[in-house]
Amino acid sequence: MKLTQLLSSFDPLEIIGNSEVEISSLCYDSRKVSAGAMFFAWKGEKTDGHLYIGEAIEKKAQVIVCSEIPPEYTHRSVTFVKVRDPRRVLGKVASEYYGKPSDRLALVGVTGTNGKTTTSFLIRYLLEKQGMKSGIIGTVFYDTTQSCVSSNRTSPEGSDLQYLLYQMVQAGCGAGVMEVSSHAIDQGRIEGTNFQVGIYTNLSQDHLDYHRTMEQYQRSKENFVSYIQGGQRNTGAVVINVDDPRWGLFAEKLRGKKEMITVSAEGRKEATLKASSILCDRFSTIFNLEWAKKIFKARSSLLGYFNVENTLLALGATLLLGFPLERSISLLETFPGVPGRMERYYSKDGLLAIIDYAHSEDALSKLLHTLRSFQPSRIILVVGCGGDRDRTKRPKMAKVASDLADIVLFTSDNPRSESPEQIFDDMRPGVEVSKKVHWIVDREEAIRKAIIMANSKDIVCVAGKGHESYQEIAGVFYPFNDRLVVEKLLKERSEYGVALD
Ligand SMILES: CC(=O)N[C@H]1[C@@H](OP(=O)(O)OP(=O)(O)OC[C@H]2O[C@@H](n3ccc(=O)[nH]c3=O)[C@H](O)[C@@H]2O)O[C@H](CO)[C@@H](O)[C@@H]1O[C@H](C)C(=O)N[C@@H](C)C(=O)N[C@H](CCC(=O)O)C(=O)O
Ligand SMILES: Nc1ncnc2c1ncn2[C@@H]1O[C@H](COP(=O)(O)OP(=O)(O)OP(=O)(O)O)[C@@H](O)[C@H]1O
Ligand SMILES: N[C@H](CCC[C@H](N)C(=O)O)C(=O)O
Ligand SMILES: [Mg+2]
Repeated sequence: MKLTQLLSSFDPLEIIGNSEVEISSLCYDSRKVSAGAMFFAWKGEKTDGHLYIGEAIEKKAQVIVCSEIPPEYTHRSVTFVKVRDPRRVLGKVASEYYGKPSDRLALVGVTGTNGKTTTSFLIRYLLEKQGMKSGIIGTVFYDTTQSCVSSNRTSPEGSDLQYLLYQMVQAGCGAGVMEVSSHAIDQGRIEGTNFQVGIYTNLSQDHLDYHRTMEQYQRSKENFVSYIQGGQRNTGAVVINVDDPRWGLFAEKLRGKKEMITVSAEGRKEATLKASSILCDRFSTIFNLEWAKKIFKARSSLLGYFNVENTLLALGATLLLGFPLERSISLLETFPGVPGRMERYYSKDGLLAIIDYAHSEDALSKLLHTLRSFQPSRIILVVGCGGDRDRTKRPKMAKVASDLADIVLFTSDNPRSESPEQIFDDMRPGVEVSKKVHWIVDREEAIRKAIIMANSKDIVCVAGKGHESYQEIAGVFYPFNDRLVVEKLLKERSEYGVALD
């Protein structure tokens, strides 16, 4: 495609060189540049893409998009395009490059601190079961229905995102569901994407290493709502969880909006779709659903009160996309669940082990309250805090863990560049001294100890890593999968017996 064709998608500040050149690919990493590429350089957190413009030119990039044109290279037969924010421009250019794929899909974007993956999986299931082929992009994998790869980030960079959407269109999808992380909103990875429906789940503390304050974190969510409403299709339909105390912040932006569904798992009267009489046990969740003055009975395979919230949000999206509520409700019972979220494993003697992805204070608290309602003899929790991430959430997670579980085995969860002991030190202030806690750096050892000490009426809960298949330590990704480890240890428990304490 010619550069001139792409120029319509953004406003360049300056162009040096030929605009009639042919582009053969879009790229934001010099290490991956191939001849004819359009290379986007931006200042990141760790380094500055402008430093790699020379390398991109050596590899025969045809066009360089950047915020500062380096004079030392302008004599070359390369075209320079100066823009204010190259990263935001990447999404817009990529959308044009791939034929505006999001215009050809009913695309649902899900944002919020917790529940994005679960809500997205459920929406996709409900759409597919009602005949709408649908791709999914999020934390677990990017599945275009043509190809499925495990994801390295929840929301891909602009060019990768548009390519995935393009693949969905090529594969004949009518819809797509995408998790929209706060990083992606802030950095403009979603620019050029047309969402038919946007969902807001909730907001609680996370990612302060990146956003610095809750206000800035929250602003990213508000920006998503504004972005959706400014969409080219101008539908900007939204589903909002009104149980979240921060939802009121959006109220002003949403005033008078017709295409909005408000949901409440607490039966709030201001919600248009609400749940009441929730009964949750370790096998299923049943509740009443109220919509348009009618009451429906629902039975869902998703366990936990918080999952009623996710279910309402998913149903809201399917309603906005024109699917009948009763049919969607009838499908809830057969939903196979989400890898690594509230996943149940049983030992031969009946011990229940739950694997879950809770890695924030709110998620951990909701998870443990739900497990308590299953009335186990004790909750034995294995959990850790990620390295190179929000340090201030560590004592808070440790407090929730030690307050709400009976025994806690604190362990490692992707220490990344940090020392596991240092992470433990950040967690310690949150722990009540009287509590039964153990500090075990090796995650498998911690899980083993939990499974060995458990009685069959206890619940062992392994939190934080969910579907992840690695343990990241000092830049190395070691294979590690809670699900495989738990399965193996439950088997060992059956074979070698249980040490009762
Ligand atoms: C904080 C953050 O968003 N980081 C991502 C971001 O990094 P950055 O912009 O700071 O990039 P940088 O490493 O400083 O490099 C700047 C530029 O130089 C380029 N470069 C760099 C080196 C080189 O040799 N050549 C070169 O061209 C890079 O490709 C980049 O374009 O862009 C990089 C390239 O796309 C990503 O690899 C990196 O993700 C890192 C791995 C990451 O951990 N991100 C997490 C925090 C993240 O994005 N998480 C969210 C939220 C998850 C959730 O929902 O909980 C997500 O969407 O996944
Ligand atoms: N609506 C919710 N409110 C609070 N906690 C939730 C909610 N839904 C899920 N959780 C908890 O958060 C964990 C992560 O859920 P999920 O993967 O669906 O969220 P996410 O927003 O995609 O997270 P991430 O941003 O890390 O990808 C779950 O394992 C569960 O413990
Ligand atoms: N998307 C989140 C996932 C955290 C998962 C947890 N296992 C950890 O490594 O802290 C992040 O990158 O912050
Ligand atoms: Mg997710």
